[in-house]
Amino acid sequence: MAELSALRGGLTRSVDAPRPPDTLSSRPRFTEDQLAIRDLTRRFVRNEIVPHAVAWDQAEAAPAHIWRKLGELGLHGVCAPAELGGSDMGVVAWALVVEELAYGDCAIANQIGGVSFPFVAKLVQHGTERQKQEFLRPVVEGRHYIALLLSEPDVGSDLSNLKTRAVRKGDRWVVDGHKIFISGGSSAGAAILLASTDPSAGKRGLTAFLIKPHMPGYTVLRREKKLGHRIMDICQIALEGLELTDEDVLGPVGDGYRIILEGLDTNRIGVAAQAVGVAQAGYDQALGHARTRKSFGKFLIEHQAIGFLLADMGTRIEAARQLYHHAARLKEEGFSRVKEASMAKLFAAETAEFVCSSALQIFGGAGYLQGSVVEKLYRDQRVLQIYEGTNEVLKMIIQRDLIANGSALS
Ligand SMILES: CC(C)(COP(=O)(O)OP(=O)(O)OC[C@H]1O[C@@H](n2cnc3c(N)ncnc32)[C@H](O)[C@@H]1OP(=O)(O)O)[C@@H](O)C(=O)NCCC(=O)NCCSC(=O)CCS(=O)O
Repeated sequence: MAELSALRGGLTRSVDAPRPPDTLSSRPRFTEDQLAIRDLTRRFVRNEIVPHAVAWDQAEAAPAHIWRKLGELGLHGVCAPAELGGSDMGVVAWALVVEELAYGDCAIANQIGGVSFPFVAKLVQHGTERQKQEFLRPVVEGRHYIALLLSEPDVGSDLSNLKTRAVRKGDRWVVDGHKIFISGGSSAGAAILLASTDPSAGKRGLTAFLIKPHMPGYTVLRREKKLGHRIMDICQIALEGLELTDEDVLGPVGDGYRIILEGLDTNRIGVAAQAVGVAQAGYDQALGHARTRKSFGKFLIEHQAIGFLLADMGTRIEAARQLYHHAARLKEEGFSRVKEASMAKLFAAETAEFVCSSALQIFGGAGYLQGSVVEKLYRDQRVLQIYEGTNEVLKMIIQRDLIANGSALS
């Protein structure tokens, strides 16, 4: 009885509580620190990235000071511990930062947030003291970022079948292989490489290494031309006689596949946040246009076809945002919920495509022209359904979880 009246008291309080002045999604259960870093990132992005993003895309480069300023704001070290210069704010804060960055430019969000942050966490978890000082500190301080050398010409989704070999020669590991689709392949200051150290052991014969791009044996074969993310160097890399030592091994020999999959799991939450950021940018563009552009004597938004489309766009963005918030919270609370991260990325990436395509439709011909914001957003979002796990891989992971655990609620 006492419990029931306590519950009633709780219910009454929550019903009587003042309505939040902002939109639903801006007032969920965040700490003051999480909101502060989100708002700091938002101000920076709206002032210093949004006004220039289309021009940088056309020039296929962002100015160096942007990367430096992101470092000065501490955005590289959100997940890193204080003793290494980070702010140790956790996965939720990191994901909020990624969404804000993607609102300005998805490639920046992917480079700063998508690739580096979770691997900072990997380094914290598995790195030796030397590795943390040598590889982690410069990332946290914004002096460089990390590339991931995973995919190969014959192996993308089926990662465990990779062909790159690290062969033991005396006290060295000698690496030979070919890696493709490497974001930051020519500009990153450090990289995590996955290679086979024991082909007979399959998945359990894969090892993660920390390497420095531009060391002898690391050659950038070419910078790819691509649909979106044009400011980023996405490269093909040849590894020929690259020499590493035991000190460069990340985690135990033979444990690389698990370490990488665990990292990708976290990265997928980041990609979901990227998708929500891009979708929000497309939505804001479309809404602004629909409220100011007239056709047939009234504003576009007053036409039911457009108003309903915007309603659908906003609803899906909100749902995608809640999914990634949920996945990030589970991760932060120590539940490695692969299914929730996969669902968040799958749904959010499909939402980004729907929203950006709809935004372009609302702009009509003007949205199809090079130099329009929605044209860039439409191109940038497409890869979200491919990198860090294709939609098909994510469905496979979700299906496996459903087979193993049924429809257990998280
Ligand atoms: C398709 C896959 C999901 C297939 O995975 P597997 O069937 O080969 O893996 P398992 O046998 O299930 O697992 C192996 C091993 O790892 C452990 N594991 C698996 N997942 C996790 C996790 N999330 N956290 C912790 N541990 C995990 C699992 O328990 C097993 O351990 P034991 O053997 O039991 O000890 C997988 O291959 C996959 O996800 N493929 C997609 C790869 C991908 O996303 N590639 C993209 C590359 S990166 C990129 O695109 C960006 C590039 S950038 O921008 O430069």
